[in-house]
Amino acid sequence: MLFNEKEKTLFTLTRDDPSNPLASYAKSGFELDGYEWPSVEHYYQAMKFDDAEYREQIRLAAHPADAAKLGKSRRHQKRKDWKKNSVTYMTRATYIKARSHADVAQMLLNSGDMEIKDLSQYDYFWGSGRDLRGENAFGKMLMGVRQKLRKELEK
Ligand SMILES: Nc1nc(O)c(N)c(N[C@@H]2O[C@H](COP(=O)(O)O)[C@@H](O)[C@H]2O)n1
Repeated sequence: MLFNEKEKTLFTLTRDDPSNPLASYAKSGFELDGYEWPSVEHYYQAMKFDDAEYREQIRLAAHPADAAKLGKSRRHQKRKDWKKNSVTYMTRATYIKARSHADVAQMLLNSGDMEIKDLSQYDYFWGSGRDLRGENAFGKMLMGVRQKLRKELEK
């Protein structure tokens, strides 16, 4: 059946689902750049700013959603090179999280060659948007990290 075939080739999630270990909102802490980060989202949002004090405020946010809110502040200037580097920071944090949590790495590896799609309806960059025509940058990033983990296992 076509429906079943599709199920086997597509792995879906939303970036802001704290219950999914692969989401950036998952509370799986890791150490990076000399600090402990409670989630990928905390790290990603903090890296938007040069202001060390504000970064620290974001790092200490109680929930990934609070970190995301602080990251959207218009009262603090974002780094000028942010858009150019945002995917790199999301990738770096996700990779380190996977290397720090065997269950997260395993979950990603268990997705095999499935296409990974972030189904966030209101995000046409990280997600797929309402019409599924979004860039799915989060899903693509996860597939890239999966590839890297797989290569490391082959060594
Ligand atoms: N087009 C585009 N390029 C990037 O590199 C981005 N990071 C985004 N982000 C979009 O804007 C929303 C808030 O920005 P952050 O991702 O938190 O920097 C985000 O939800 C994306 O829709 N867009």
